Amino acid sequence: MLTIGLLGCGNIGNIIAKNHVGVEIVALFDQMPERAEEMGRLCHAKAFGDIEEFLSEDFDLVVEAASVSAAQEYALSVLEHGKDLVVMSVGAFADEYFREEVTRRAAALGRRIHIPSGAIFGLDNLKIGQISGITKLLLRTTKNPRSLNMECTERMLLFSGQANECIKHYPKNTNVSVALELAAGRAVEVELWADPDVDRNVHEIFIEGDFGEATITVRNRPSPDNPSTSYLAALSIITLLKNLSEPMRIGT
Ligand SMILES: NC(=O)C1=CN([C@@H]2O[C@H](COP(=O)(O)OP(=O)(O)OC[C@H]3O[C@@H](n4cnc5c(N)ncnc54)[C@H](O)[C@@H]3O)[C@@H](O)[C@H]2O)C=CC1
Ligand SMILES: O=C([O-])CC(=O)C(=O)O
Repeated sequence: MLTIGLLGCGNIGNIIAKNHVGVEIVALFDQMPERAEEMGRLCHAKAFGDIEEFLSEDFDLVVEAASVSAAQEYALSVLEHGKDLVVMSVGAFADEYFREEVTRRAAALGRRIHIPSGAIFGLDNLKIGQISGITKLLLRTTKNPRSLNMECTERMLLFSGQANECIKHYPKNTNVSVALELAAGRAVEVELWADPDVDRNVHEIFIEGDFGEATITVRNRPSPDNPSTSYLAALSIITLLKNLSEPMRIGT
């Protein structure tokens, strides 16, 4: 069975720990050591307070569910320790230089980096953008102000512009925009709205290209323990892990 080390023992980490399928969690690391220790008791895995010791433990891949800055800080080190990497905080790869450096290193070391679909649907066929023209790609994200850690009394546009700029300001809320960008191989326009009248994390995706047009609306339930993060994101990573060792791959 595939063995994993969990980097980040917060909301998604806990959902993975309670619901994982087809993988064994053997090691845990969090910048808040008590979180790793508590999860260690839950899933009988070893908690580490030191990243070097965590990465030196014997397991197959690191599942990052921590933060954009954690992914940036540890991605290369994970690969150097001979482990594959699953990155939830895909916003880390908005920086093209960093993305190329990590990709080059992974190729040289024969390692793989997996990016789950996260809190959206449609990432699979959006990859056709790598071989066929996409003329429009817009993500409109709307969340309750609570999910954005702010307060407002009416619908309000917080950001309009490119994904790689948006993620710098909202690293806990717009990773999906960077996932879209990586899949399509082109820039993504983003609108981020706060709306006190919505109780879902809503992602509307508008796509036009040689294939025709598509509109995708995902109305996500926020995770009970972290309303910024949609529950779908945790389901997505658990499913990715389950599928890693299955012989048949489904979806583009
Ligand atoms: N790709 C996607 O579609 C989505 C990505 N995300 C991202 O997934 C990540 C995890 O989300 P949640 O579990 O809901 O967040 P969370 O805040 O509930 O948990 C994150 C955990 O990671 C730990 N952590 C943060 N930075 C760290 C560091 N530098 N070193 C070690 N530990 C660190 C925190 O102490 C916390 O325990 C976030 O970056 C979030 O933005 C969330 C939703 C969708
Ligand atoms: O969970 C969501 O709805 C999206 C999210 O936070 C992100 O992309 O960072």
